[in-house]
Parts: sequence; structure tokens; C-alpha cells
Amino acid sequence: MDSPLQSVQLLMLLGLVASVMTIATTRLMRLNPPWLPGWLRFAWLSDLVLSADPRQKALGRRFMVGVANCLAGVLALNVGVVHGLIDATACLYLTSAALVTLAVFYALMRSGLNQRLADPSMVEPQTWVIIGFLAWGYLIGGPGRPVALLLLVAILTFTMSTTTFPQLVRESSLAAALFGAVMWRVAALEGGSASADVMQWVFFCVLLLVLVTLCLLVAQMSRLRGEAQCHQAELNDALGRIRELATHDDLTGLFNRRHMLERLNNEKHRTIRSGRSFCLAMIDIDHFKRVNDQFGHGTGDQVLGNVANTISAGLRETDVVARWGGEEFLVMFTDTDLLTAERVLVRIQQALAQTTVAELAPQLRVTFSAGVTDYQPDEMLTRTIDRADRALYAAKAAGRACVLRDPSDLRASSQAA
Ligand SMILES: Nc1nc2c(ncn2[C@@H]2O[C@H](COP(=O)(O)OP(=O)(O)OP(=O)(O)O)[C@@H](O)[C@H]2O)c(=O)[nH]1
Repeated sequence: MDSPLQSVQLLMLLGLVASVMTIATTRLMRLNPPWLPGWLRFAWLSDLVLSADPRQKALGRRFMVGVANCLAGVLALNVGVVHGLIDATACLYLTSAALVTLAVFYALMRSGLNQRLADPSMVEPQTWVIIGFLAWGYLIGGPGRPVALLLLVAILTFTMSTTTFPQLVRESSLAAALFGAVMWRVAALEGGSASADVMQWVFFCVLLLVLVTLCLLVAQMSRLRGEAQCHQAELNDALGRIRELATHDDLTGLFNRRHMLERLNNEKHRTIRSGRSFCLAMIDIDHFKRVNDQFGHGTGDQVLGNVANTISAGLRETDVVARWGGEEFLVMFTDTDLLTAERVLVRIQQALAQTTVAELAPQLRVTFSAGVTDYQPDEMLTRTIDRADRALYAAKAAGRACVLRDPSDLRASSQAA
């Protein structure tokens, strides 16, 4: 055993220990057990060896499994050399080539250059290279050749969870071609004896069987993955629809009463923290029964939708409007004083006067009455809503198409219309 070879073997051993330690420590860090002292969670080591970026770290962890696999194969060869079973020079070439290749992949990964590639995980090129080295190892591996076959199956099985069927077919084809060639060469090198031929044929047929089985398994996994993704998409759609139904009114698309109460509660708590208040306005379309009676419920529905749109369009993004009842809407003006809320409502009334609210009755115009009030610190929301409701009734009583404050409001009541 010459000394450069000894150094390479020592390096191999250190490399293997380092990669196993890295996998173990990054795994430990992922589990992040609360009982482990902070300095022992190895976050710093995994940041140093892989990357601080979680996406790169995940790729690095997968890469380290490949590294460990590759180093195990190279180590096995070097053990064979130590015991005089494998040609030392051939092993040195393979070991050096494998180390350089691993270093190149590691440099790509650690520098982040892999992110510029179409597939930043580089799984396919790595697998191709590993298959090449394993075939090379098989060629020079002497009695330890089956180790290369075992490692080949291990690496292909490891990539199964992420690989696609076409990818695995490509990798399997490469493996079959390279191993077929080296097996043929090994049979020739071993003197072309009948038993050597038979053994290589047996190995090759078993390898083909394993590769086909893996491909079938991946095809099945891909199908299951596709079905699971489909179900997930359907579930997400259904969830979105349920959320929409739970929070929105079907006819107008505005928030429904339940969701509005939630928003009001949130705003109430925000008000307590920030000290800034909000206003509420109860809006009711005037003489809406007449619209229904005269034009039918279909047109009535259309009018409701168009009034809802006009109100929404006239509000700020931070304001919230909901369909409170049949032809009633509740508006929450956040961080707004009474006077401003009244002005906004009057502006919306003016916009509505210009709006065609029913396609079949283009001349039809509707008006609304509104009662407005502001939230008083610490009061129950129902009280604020009641005040807005009372103000609405006052507006109806005052002849409709106007905006009024709650009559019991001691502050000056101003009719903004
Ligand atoms: N088309 C339609 N009509 C509705 C809907 N919800 C409630 N209404 C109708 O709205 C009308 C409300 O009538 P009233 O409560 O008498 O009020 P109004 O006719 O608007 O009179 P004032 O409010 O006093 O100006 C009723 O005819 C309800 O049937 C709905 O979703 N679609």
C-alpha cells in the first residue's frame, strides 16, 4: 500500500464520517428537540456546510445522502485495495475522479449557482454521474462488484420520491447500458469462462428486473401523486367556495351579516388599542317594495346588486360594507368622523341618482335613506347598531332619500343632504 493511496483512504474515511455526521446533525436540527441546549442543535454547522437559506439547505440535505452513498462505494473499493483484491491504481483514478466530481457539485450547491439551473436540485445529473461511477466501480471492483449493484438500487430508490417516470426511465436505461457494457467486459476479462459469463448474465438479468420494477413503482407513485394533487386542488376549491359562502352574500357579493359582525368586533378591539373610532351607517333602499311589485323580483334582485356595487364603489378600501337584511346595508367607516361619513353617504346617494339600476327599466332610479352614528368607547356593538337603525327610521320619517344622525345624539344633528 503506497502512501498517496493511504492518504486517499484516510480522506475517504474522514469524508464518510463527515457526511454521516452532517446528515445526522441536520436531521437533528430539523427535529429541533426542545430538550437539547441551543448550542447543541447544530444549526450553525448545517448553516456552514449547507446553507442558511432553508430551500438550499433542503437541497443540500438530499445532496449529502448522495455524497454518503458515493463515499461508501469509494470506501468499499479502497478497503478492497487494502486487502489486495482490487487494483490500486485503478482505484486511485476512480477515487480522485469521484472526489473532484463531488467537489464540483458541492461548489455549485454551496455557491448557489444551482439556482440558475432549470432544476436547482441537480438530482438527474447527480444520478447520472453516480451511475457512471458505480459502473466504473463494478468494472474494477473484483469480488466486491455486487456492492456497486446494491448502491445503484439504493440511489435509485432514494430518488424515487422526487423523480418522474420519464426521468427514472432515462436513468434506468443509462444504468442498463453502462452495466451491460461493463458486465460484458468483466466476463471477457475473467477469461471468458462459461461460469463467468453465466454469473454476469444472471447479474444483468436481475439488474434489469430490478430497474423495470422500480420504473413500474415510480409510474404508480406518479399516478397516485397526480390523483392526490387533483384531490388537493378540488379540496382547495371547495374550501374557497365554503369560505366565500360563509362570509359573503350570494346575491350582492357583499359580506354577509355574520362576517360583518366579526369585522365589527375586530374593529372594536382595534379601536380600544388605537384610540381611534369608527362610524356605522345603516342604509335602506326607499320604496323597494314598489320596485318588486312593479318590475318583478328578478329586476328587484338586479337593483339590489347595482345598489350594492354603487355603495362599494363610493367607499374607501378600508371601509367595510355588508348586506345586513333584505334591502338593508350596513357600512363601517374606519378611522372616520361623523361629518365625513355623512358626506361620503351623500356622495353615494348622488352617484346612485345617476346609475341605471335595472337593464329592463333603464329609466328606473332608486334612492336610499341612511342613519349614521359613531362608536362610543366601551359600548356594546348592538347599541351602536341600534343607534344607526334609529337614525335610519328618523331619515325615513323625514321623507326618505336623506342621511341623518341618531336623534338621541346630543351632538348637533346635521342633515347632510
Ligand atoms: N327582489 C328582492 N326583494 C327583496 C329581497 N329582500 C327583501 N326584498 C323586498 O324588499 C321589500 C322591502 O319592503 P319594505 O320593508 O316595505 O320597505 P320599502 O318598500 O323599501 O319601503 P321603505 O323602506 O319604507 O322605503 C319587500 O318587498 C321585500 O320582499 C331580495 O333579496 N330580493
